[in-house]
Formats: sequence, C-alpha cells, structure tokens
Amino acid sequence: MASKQRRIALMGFRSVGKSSLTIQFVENQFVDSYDPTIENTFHKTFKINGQEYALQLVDTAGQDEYSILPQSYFINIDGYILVYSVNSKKSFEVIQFVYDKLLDMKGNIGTIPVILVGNKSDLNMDREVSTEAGKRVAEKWKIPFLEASAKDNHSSQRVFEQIVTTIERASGNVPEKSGCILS
Ligand SMILES: Nc1nc2c(ncn2[C@@H]2O[C@H](COP(=O)(O)OP(=O)(O)OP(=O)(O)O)[C@@H](O)[C@H]2O)c(=O)[nH]1
Repeated sequence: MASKQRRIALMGFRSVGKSSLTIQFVENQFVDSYDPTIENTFHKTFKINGQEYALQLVDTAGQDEYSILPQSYFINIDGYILVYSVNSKKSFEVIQFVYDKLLDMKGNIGTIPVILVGNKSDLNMDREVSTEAGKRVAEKWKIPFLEASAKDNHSSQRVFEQIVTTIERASGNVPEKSGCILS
C-alpha cells in the first residue's frame, strides 16, 4: 500500500517544547539545551493500523500574541498540533491566541484537524495550568487534548498518532469516536 503524505505544523509560544516533542518522536532522544527554532521540517515514516504515513513535521518559530503568522503556516498543512507547556500560564494564553488566528485564516475550524497538547507534564510541581483547564479549552473547541512530556517520553508518540487519526477522521477515513483523550 502506498504511503500517505501528511504535512503537520506544530505551533505555540517559545520554549514550550515543539522541537523537543518532534525530536523525541523522530529521533527518540531528548535534548536538554534550548536552541530557538527559526523553522525546521522533520521527516518520519510510521504506520498506524497497517497504513504507512510519510510525515513532514513543520516545527515553527515560537509565536506570541503579537505574531503575524506567515501564509506558509496555512497553505498545504493537513493538521495542527497546538502546544503549550503546563508550567506556563503565558503559553496557555498564547495558544488561545494562535487558535483564534487559525480560525481567522482558515474559516470554520471545525473542518481543520487540530489537537491541543500540554507539554512538560513532568514539571508537575511547577504547574501553572491544570489538566482540567486544558481539557476545558479543548472541549470548548471540540478537539482532542492530551498532556505529554518530551523529556520523559510520555505520550510523545501518541501526540503524532492522534493528529494523524484526527486528519483521517476529518477526511472521513476513520470512524467517529469521542473527541477528547487524556493521558
Ligand atoms: N522538563 C521538561 N523540559 C522540556 C520538555 N520539552 C522541552 N523541554 C525543554 O524546554 C526548552 C525548550 O524546548 P524546545 O523544544 O526548544 O521548545 P520550542 O517550543 O521548540 O521553542 P522555540 O523554538 O523557541 O519555539 C529546552 O530546554 C527543552 O529541553 C519537557 O517535556 N519537560
């Protein structure tokens, strides 16, 4: 069976772990140092339910509430992973801004595959965003939600499986299931 090409963008405030989640998934490693991303595309082929997917993962430069998002973030992107970190209330506010921008650019977001990810779940002691708060926002937006830790390699693979499944579901290829997952 031919592999399906899917292009996915990771978006969110600076330093929330977009690169780390991607590198954990693509290379199975965690890099502790911080190197701000300008823009990077990673490639990974993997299988879900016997179907092979060739993923292009666009790791965007971190956004804030003043960012003007380039057209390239909206063209030829099949799905979006919106990332905040659970130890940063600011990143949670920024992700809501990014979601609104997506809505402005793409029209009815109900048709755009998007998932919400609260990264750095290992930093439970420094938590500024509760699991419930993340879940509530995702329920409001009717999109899947999960917490992850690139550092502990907790749910980092699931993030990418979830966005691929969400893309497939939006194109009618997977049976409808409950919108919200949590781990
Ligand atoms: N404790 C912890 N630290 C993390 C985790 N993910 C990333 N980090 C750290 O957070 C910092 C920023 O991670 P990046 O992956 O570069 O974040 P980014 O969102 O790509 O940042 P920008 O390129 O600025 O947008 C680095 O020092 C990482 O090591 C995590 O799950 N847990």
